[in-house]
Amino acid sequence: MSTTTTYTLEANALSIGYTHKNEITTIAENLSFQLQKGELIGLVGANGMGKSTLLKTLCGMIPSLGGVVTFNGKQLKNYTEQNLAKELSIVLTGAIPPSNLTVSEIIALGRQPYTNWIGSLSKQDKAKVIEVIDLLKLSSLKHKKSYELSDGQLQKVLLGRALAQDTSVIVLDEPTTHLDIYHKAYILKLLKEVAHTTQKTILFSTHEIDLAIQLCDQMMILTKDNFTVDQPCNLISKGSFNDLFPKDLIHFDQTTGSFRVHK
Ligand SMILES: Nc1ncnc2c1ncn2[C@@H]1O[C@H](COP(=O)(O)OP(=O)(O)OP(=O)(O)O)[C@@H](O)[C@H]1O
Repeated sequence: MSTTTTYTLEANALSIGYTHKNEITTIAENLSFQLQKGELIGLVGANGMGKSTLLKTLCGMIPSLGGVVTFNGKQLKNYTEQNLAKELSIVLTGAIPPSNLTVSEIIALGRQPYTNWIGSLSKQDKAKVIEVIDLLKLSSLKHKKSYELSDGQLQKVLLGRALAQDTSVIVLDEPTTHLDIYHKAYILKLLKEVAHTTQKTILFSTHEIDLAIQLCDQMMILTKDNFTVDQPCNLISKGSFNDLFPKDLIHFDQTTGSFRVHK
C-alpha cells in the first residue's frame, strides 16, 4: 500500500544474490537504507563485492532473495514496468544502444515512458531533449551516430537519456569508467548539481573513491561483512574506508581522504 514518505528510495532487510536451478547464492544480506530527494549517493566496494547486483536488484532487473524495496512510498513489486519507468532511470556500464541512432535520438529514447504508442515526441518531449543536450554540452555532437562517439562521449549520452527520462531516481552503474580524470570530475559534479537543483535522488556505483568522498552527500560502503551508509566525513571519522580492501598493499589516509600505497 502507498504511504506518504520523504524518502524516494528505501531498502529494508534486502538480501541480494542469484538463484540457479534452486541453488541460492547470497551475495549480501540485511541491507537497509533510506535515500532522500536531492541527494547524490556513491556506492563503493571492492571488485565482486556485489555493487552491480545491488543496483540491479533495486531496479527490479534481478529478483531480491528477501526484503523490500520501496520507491516513493510504493513497493517495487507493485509497480508496472511503465509506471516504474516514470520513477526510475537506469544507466548500466556497457549498455550500448543501436549504433545507427544519433545522439539526439538516443537521448529522445528517454522520453519513451511519456510518448504515445507510435513513440512520436510532443513539443514538451522535444524541449526536454534540447534542455538535456544543452546541460551536457552535447550540441556539437547531436547529429553524430553513436558509432562515431568515443567511449566517454557515449557515456555522457547515456546519462543524457536518463536525464531526459526525468525520473525522481536515477541509478548508474560505474558512470565514469571510460572517462579521464577531468571528465570523471565533470560528470560527478554534474550529477551532484542535477541532484541538488532538480531534487532527484542519484545513486551510482564507482571505484573513484577519492572523488566520491569529495562530491557525494552520502556514501554506501559494501564489504564482505558490513554495509554502511553515511555522509563521507562521518565514514572517514569512523574509519569505515579502512575495511574496504585487504591491508597488505594500500591504506586509507584519513588526513587526505584518499588511499596511499605502502612504500
Ligand atoms: N548472473 C550471475 N549469476 C551468478 N553470480 C553472479 C552473476 N553476476 C554476478 N555474479 C557474482 O556476484 C558477485 C558480485 O558481482 P557484482 O558484479 O555485483 O560485483 P561488483 O561489486 O559490481 O564488482 P565490480 O567492481 O568488479 O564490477 C560476484 O561474485 C559475481 O561473480
